[in-house]
Amino acid sequence: MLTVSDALRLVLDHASPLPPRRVPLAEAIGCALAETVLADRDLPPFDKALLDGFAVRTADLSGPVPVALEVIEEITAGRVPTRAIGPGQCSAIMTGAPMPDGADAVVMVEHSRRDGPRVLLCPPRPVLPDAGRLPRGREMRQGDPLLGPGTRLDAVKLGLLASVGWTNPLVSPRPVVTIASTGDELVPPDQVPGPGQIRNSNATVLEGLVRCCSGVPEVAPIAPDRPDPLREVLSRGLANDVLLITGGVSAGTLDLVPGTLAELGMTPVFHKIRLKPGKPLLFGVGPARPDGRPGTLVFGLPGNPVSGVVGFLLFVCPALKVLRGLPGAPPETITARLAQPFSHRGDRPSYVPALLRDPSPDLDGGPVVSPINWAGSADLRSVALADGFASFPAGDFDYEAGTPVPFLLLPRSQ
Ligand SMILES: Nc1nc2c(c(=O)[nH]1)N[C@H]1C(S)=C(S)[C@@H](COP(=O)(O)OP(=O)(O)OC[C@H]3O[C@@H](n4cnc5c(N)ncnc54)[C@H](O)[C@@H]3O)O[C@H]1N2
Ligand code: MOO
Repeated sequence: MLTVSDALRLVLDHASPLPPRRVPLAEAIGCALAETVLADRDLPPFDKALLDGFAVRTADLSGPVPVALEVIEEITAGRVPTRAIGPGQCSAIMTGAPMPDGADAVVMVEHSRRDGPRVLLCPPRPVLPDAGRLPRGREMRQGDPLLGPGTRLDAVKLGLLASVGWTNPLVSPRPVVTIASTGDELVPPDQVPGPGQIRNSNATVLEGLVRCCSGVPEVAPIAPDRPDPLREVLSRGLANDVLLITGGVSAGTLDLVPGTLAELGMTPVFHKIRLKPGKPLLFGVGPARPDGRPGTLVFGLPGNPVSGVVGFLLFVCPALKVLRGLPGAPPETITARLAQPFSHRGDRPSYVPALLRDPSPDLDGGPVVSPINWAGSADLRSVALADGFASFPAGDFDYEAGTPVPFLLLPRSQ
């Protein structure tokens, strides 16, 4: 059976960045830039006052304080100075306003006293040229490259784009992800399950995880275990960038998903991984789409809720990154030390829900991990309490407290 790393390599081999598109700034958060953004002007666009106070010639302030100067105008932000400062003169000036010609510093208003048309300046220290003033182009020069392709746009970077009028950046768009839950036993979360039924929790978990990975989720109606309605739901999902299906991928008589996908033209890449939970995971690529976009990446996640979470973190999230124009890499793990002895038994590498605790001085000061005594692949309750998954290799091993183990963090919304 395929290893996790081989399976991930196959997934990444079949994923490529979505064709870039221009989007309004407000929609670009979390997207990767697909172009170089250039400064459209110098910033600041003029020598700018950094303080509310008086624009002065420092040559006038070389003697003892207070110094009396004539105030020749008031320059507020958004106005343009009309008069140059000569010897013995100054202008009242506000933060963000352009410096008048002749002035080379600003004395803050707190160090002044008005005296009719004059002002008495009493700075506590000598005022040096450039004090309280930012020269034109200090932040950027027109034509400077500011951000390059592959840069992930966050709130601050979007603000930078706004400041240079780059209002429709070319980005790798967010992948649109269909979430299709299958199973006769499922009812929507707001319904009371009848005999033999359970609520559909997978769609909600996956919808949240897709959003955490900057995808756009589209939740399909629950597909019963019958060929026609299942085919209908899956075929619609093959129009989007990614199709996530939960349930119906193992060996049961009603596990119709792999066959139905094959009928719809999906090329299977792998089915089953040496992994617990998540063994029956299916991955394939849908037929090329009519508009020339590459085939949909199809993930048949096992129906057990925790298997779906693990499969998503290990394979779907890295694939979404590639589609979004970011580097494809295994999910990040940190190393944490076991807080207590732990025994792992099994022939598959396992991801066990666990709590992460603050660094412990007893264990070299690094983070500490406590596996949860969980009930297996359907136990969403334990995972809801966990910070992530501690990973253990296949085999029967007894680990001592303090053993370092890789820890896969669950994404948290901030
Ligand atoms: N003979 C074998 N049986 C099973 C194997 C196997 O290799 N051979 N693999 C087991 C493993 S491991 C897993 S994981 C499950 C996965 O099965 P399926 O992907 O076919 O999923 P289902 O059978 O449809 O459901 C499994 C389980 O999960 C519940 N479920 C399904 N969908 C949802 C949902 N949307 N929300 C909440 N819970 C859901 C479902 O009711 C089942 O209890 O197969 C093992 N069997
Ligand atoms: O691999 Mo299954 O996902 O153990 O429950």
